[in-house]
Amino acid sequence: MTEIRKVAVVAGNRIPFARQDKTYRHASNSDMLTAALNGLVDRTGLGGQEVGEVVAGAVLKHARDWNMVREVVLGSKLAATTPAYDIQQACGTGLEAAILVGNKIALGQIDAGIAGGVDTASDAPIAVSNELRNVLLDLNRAKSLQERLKVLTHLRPKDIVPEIPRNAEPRTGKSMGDHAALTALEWGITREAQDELAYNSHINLAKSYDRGFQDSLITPYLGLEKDQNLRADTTLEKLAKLKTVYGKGETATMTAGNSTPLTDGASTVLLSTDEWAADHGLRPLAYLTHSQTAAVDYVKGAEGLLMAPAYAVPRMLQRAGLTLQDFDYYEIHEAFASQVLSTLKAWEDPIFCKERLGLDAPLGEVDRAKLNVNGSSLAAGHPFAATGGRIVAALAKQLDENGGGRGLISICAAGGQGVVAILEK
Ligand SMILES: CC(=O)CC(=O)SCCNC(=O)CCNC(=O)[C@H](O)C(C)(C)COP(=O)(O)OP(=O)(O)OC[C@H]1O[C@@H](n2cnc3c(N)ncnc32)[C@H](O)[C@@H]1OP(=O)(O)O
Repeated sequence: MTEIRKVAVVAGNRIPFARQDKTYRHASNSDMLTAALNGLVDRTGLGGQEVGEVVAGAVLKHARDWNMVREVVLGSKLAATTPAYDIQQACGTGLEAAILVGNKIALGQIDAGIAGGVDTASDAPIAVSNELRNVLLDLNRAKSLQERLKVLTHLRPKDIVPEIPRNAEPRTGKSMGDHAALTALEWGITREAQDELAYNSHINLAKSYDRGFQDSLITPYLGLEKDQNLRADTTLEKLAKLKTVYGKGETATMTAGNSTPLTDGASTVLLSTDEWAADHGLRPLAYLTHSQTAAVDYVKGAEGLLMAPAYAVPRMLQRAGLTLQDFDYYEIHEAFASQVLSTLKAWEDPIFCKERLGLDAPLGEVDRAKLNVNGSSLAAGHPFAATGGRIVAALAKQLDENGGGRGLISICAAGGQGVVAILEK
């Protein structure tokens, strides 16, 4: 039986996140992930070397990118003999990739691996209709000009209209924002509270740049040195003036300022055993010690789409023998300010904790001074699959800088899923 080994987070590297259709307008997922990966290789001196595996993914991917991560590795500074593959768990992809790599390290299957994620909202895949697809496939099968012409007679003008991807849940047709607005209403989350969370995200991210915290986490790309969405000059007054974009009438509270913007970007994280790190002249920043996933039935309306982390965290805490207050840092992905606040309120609510989580007492409050201390997705932006890597690397560095401690990561994902984890130093 293999002994379970400690999983160290050794380094992280990402490119600055860009607003949709701005600096990375012409960069593909592969371009961006390669840039993030090469930055990590340079930062850790791994040029020409092999690591156990590279595991990464993208939420929005072109059909031609069926083997994207392996292709990225082949075009990177890593040895071409490094195995690599794609995974996808919506916005949980980057964290799930780190968990997968970590589990293989823990089980002794690999000694080191790189997890990552990338997404472009600027270069989204455009699909063709099933009818056009069938005609194109039949054309390819046709053996003569006559057969080809016959196939073409089946094509109707409406069949050639392309299918542009929508930021919507396939089973409800509602956007993530519309779903979050319903949850915000259910939990009575105010506009002021959402704007305050958004404001803190920008201020905290700006401060982290000012104190050089991001220097060892980011490699400039295409001339961009900082996250393009960061608005260091934002104020509560400016946020309060923005018009609502989700929800209805008087009850609408969600704006472009307290929702994540559509974003392009990529991130990577290096994980390994202590021994591997030492052999490569590197040192652990923190350890990945626990993880958990959960899913909720949002389709029948039993729970809000983005509320799965509210279920995953207590399950993980129970297995880890910890309480919600046993953390020095909380990294709760800010898909929308209202979704973070709904989750926090649920954990404080005795009825939710008893009836939905089956707990005797509420999980209680999270100390807001420990929440997203270096900013999160509202300020940095949210290139879906890249968010997990951004958070893991930043939290590991924060724990290292702190000289120890424990951090909670919570990420909500499309499809009513949640991926959560604990880092410790
Ligand atoms: C996917 C998963 O698995 C799980 C998840 O994470 S769910 C989350 C998924 N992400 C999303 O759904 C993304 C949602 N976001 C969007 O679709 C769009 O960003 C949005 C509809 C919310 C806004 O789009 P938009 O209107 O084009 O935004 P944008 O033009 O940037 O901003 C509108 C205005 O607000 C202003 N603004 C935005 N943030 C501001 C701030 N912090 N301070 C001051 N002003 C701000 C902008 O300057 C702009 O003002 P002007 O009109 O005067 O130029």
